[in-house]
Amino acid sequence: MSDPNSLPTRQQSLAPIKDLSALRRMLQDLPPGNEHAAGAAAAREEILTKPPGSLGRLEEIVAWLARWQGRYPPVMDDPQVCVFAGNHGVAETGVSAYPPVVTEQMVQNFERGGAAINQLSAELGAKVTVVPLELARPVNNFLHAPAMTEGEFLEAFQSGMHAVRPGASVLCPGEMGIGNTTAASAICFALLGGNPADWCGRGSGISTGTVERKIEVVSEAVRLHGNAISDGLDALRILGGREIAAMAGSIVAARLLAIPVMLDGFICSAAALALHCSGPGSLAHCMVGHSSMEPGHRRLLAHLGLRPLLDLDLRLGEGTGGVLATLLGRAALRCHLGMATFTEAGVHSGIER
Ligand SMILES: O=C(O)c1ccc[n+]([C@@H]2O[C@H](COP(=O)([O-])O)[C@@H](O)[C@H]2O)c1
Ligand SMILES: Cc1cc2nc[nH]c2cc1C
Repeated sequence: MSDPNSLPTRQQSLAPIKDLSALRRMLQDLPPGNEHAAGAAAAREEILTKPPGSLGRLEEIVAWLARWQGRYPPVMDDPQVCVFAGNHGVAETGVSAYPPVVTEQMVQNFERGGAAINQLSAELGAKVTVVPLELARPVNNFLHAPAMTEGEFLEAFQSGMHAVRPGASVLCPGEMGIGNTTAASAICFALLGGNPADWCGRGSGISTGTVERKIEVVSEAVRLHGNAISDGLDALRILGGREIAAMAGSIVAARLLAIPVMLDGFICSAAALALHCSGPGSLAHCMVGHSSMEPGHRRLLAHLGLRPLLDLDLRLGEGTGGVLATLLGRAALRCHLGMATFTEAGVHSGIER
């Protein structure tokens, strides 16, 4: 069993990040998981009253919790949901089915407890932290200028870091931002290439004609900025938004604080992709909650080599898919902690062991 006192401290994670180079260095030097704790979880799975491995990915979830919390047994008593909200200049090009004012209106809905994420979080017993990021000042339309300056980007990224509560058992990052599937598509096209149409879907429910416009916008964005993008953080700053940068910051802070992360849908995974492209290994503490209906999501997850836990045709965002998968995590941990061993139950442990 590892010593919880050896976990990273709050101070380490909250040290201000001076510039993009410092952040790039930080992504090369993230703490490893605790293999001892993961091994202890795997060892107990072997002696529980079931054929070895028969709880499938539930067993994987328990080992993941132990590895990245750095403790055995792992806990699930205090999950945190963070919903980051931001507005996008590119929304003025008519790429969403809704006006940007809906971002702010939904923030109020989150704060009053009226959104889907509030209900699912209540089911999980998780607190919802709502983080609106300068909604009255959308990031630049990336068809005219980089979405954010370096200063704006680092501020948003660090807002995401500071939102993470030390001691949370799992982090579920989520987002709200009218126009942000276009930003996520542009990030994916810039970093992974292929055809711009591969990365563009119906987002909040746009028509086929609007999808065509979205494809042109994404294609033009990468034509304009492609030369200025040399890694994931560049793509996040130039094509992303404050809520996408903040999600990335929350994922990094969670790693520093020994908190496993359950990723959500397409936009959340685009934030994760940017980290992966700037720091291979920086997503080792993440599982993917679900595969979104947004067609680029599956393609993106295949590139990351991450297999989603659920496939429920969700396309909402807010962290909903991550929270649903974390509910499965709670069920997995209950089995792990509550089941009898073969010896305790007096059950024959098999003739082919
Ligand atoms: O998480 C997803 O995979 C997802 C897929 C489609 C839409 N969304 C949500 O819809 C909003 C963006 O849609 P749009 O059409 O305005 O780009 C934003 O608030 C997201 O949370 C989220
Ligand atoms: C109403 C609404 C709720 C959302 N939640 C996340 N994205 C959203 C987009 C819309 C339009």
